[in-house]
Amino acid sequence: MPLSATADTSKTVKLERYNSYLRKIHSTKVLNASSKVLFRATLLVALVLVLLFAINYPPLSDSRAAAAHHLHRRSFLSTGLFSSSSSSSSSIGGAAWEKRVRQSSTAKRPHGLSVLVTGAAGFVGSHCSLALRKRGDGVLGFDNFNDYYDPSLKRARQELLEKQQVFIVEGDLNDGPLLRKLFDVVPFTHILHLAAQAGVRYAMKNPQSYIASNIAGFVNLLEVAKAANPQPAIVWASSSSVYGLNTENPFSEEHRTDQPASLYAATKKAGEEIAHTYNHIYGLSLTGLRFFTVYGPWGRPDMAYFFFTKDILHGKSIDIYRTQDNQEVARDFTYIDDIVKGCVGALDTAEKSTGSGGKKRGQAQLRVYNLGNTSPVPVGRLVSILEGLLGTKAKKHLIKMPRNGDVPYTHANVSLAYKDFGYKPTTDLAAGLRKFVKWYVGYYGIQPRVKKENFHAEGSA
Ligand SMILES: O=C(O)[C@H]1O[C@H](OP(=O)(O)OP(=O)(O)OC[C@H]2O[C@@H](n3ccc(=O)[nH]c3=O)[C@H](O)[C@@H]2O)[C@H](O)[C@@H](O)[C@@H]1O
Repeated sequence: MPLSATADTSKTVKLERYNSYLRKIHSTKVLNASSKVLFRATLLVALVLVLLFAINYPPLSDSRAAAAHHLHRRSFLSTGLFSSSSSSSSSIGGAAWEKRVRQSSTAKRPHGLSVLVTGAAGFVGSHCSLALRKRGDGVLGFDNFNDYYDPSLKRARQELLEKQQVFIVEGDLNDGPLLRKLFDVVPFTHILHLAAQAGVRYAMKNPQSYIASNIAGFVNLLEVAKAANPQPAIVWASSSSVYGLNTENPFSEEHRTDQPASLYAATKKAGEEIAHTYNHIYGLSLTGLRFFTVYGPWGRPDMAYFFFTKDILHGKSIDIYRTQDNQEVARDFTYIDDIVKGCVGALDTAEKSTGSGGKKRGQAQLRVYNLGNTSPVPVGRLVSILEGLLGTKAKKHLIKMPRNGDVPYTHANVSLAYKDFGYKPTTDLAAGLRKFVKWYVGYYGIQPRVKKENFHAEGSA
């Protein structure tokens, strides 16, 4: 814009402001007398209203006031900054909220399950919720939308679920009253407990978050479940990391799990022991699933395959770990759809809990299963596959694996899961990564030197 035009505009604006100031003074004088009368009348009406309100609404007792505050705080959270269209219309505890909770949890097929999915806005949680909903089960999500990784990805998953009428209640596992409220409203048949503080290496940065979610949060959930009537059957996410320094291969459920290499692994192992206790004392049916490095579309940005993709596309160098004796590090990478089938299989074969209202009435089922792919792949090979799919060479930086909780190698024996619920992984790493990359470039709107035909060979993700 030319300079003279700016000067002219600012002069006009100043003149306008001055005129409006004069008009204001004039009108104030005229209105002064009448506004006094208006003010007195308003005061009188306000006094009458306060009196009427005091007669109809006596003061709240302390506990009611606290409850109201609690609900208000929560409803504020759920209608706050990140509110989605759905949460804003039904604050926690209100009639509209209860209706949504009930609708979401009600099965649409005869004898369908009613499942509370914790961590429903997470990677595995969102996929499982959609799969359960698709076959007509009732699904209520639960998630605290924390910012361990970009919460906008969790919000995008939430939108996906809402399109399928799956409602996610925003709350924390450690919020006992909120969880109890959910069980007051819905007689859940199952809990699929996937909410957790994930990530092996982050445990050195923020150890307390692992205790808060994976131990305190899990115990809180079990406390609520054991007291519920009926008690739900619980299927929950343990981890391949519980094998820690185990050297027997492939990892089988009978192998040692008392040598965790990270605090993360230790909290998952603790979860397995805690599960034993609640099964033993209260008759809760509990199934732990040891997931092996799950990957795929809508995955977790903190995992190597995800941030390698990002860094390769941005031309940033990536660290590829090697063991202390300079061997390749390998993982039994498992594709998300296989994991979903495993979770659903575990839910379908979970027996009912035997207790009710906090009392055990008989022996209940207690199970642990490996859910892996049964074919470990070196991290270097993972990177080559990504390079091929992205049409870009990675800047590889080979380094010794830092002593940060990582283990050199994982390999699942899944024969137990196969025997009990037909678990059979069918997606190899190349096929799974193709689906991941296709999703990634679409989701982030990237136009790199990606060979489009790379993605169409195997159908859509
Ligand atoms: O299976 C499991 O139990 C665990 O799988 C993953 O943990 P991890 O296998 O360590 O997965 P990534 O963090 O994605 O690492 C994959 C591989 O890449 C390697 N890596 C990681 C980061 C890096 O910069 N460079 C690198 O070579 C790791 O050593 C590992 O072998 C998840 O992050 C855990 O939450 C989960 O419980």
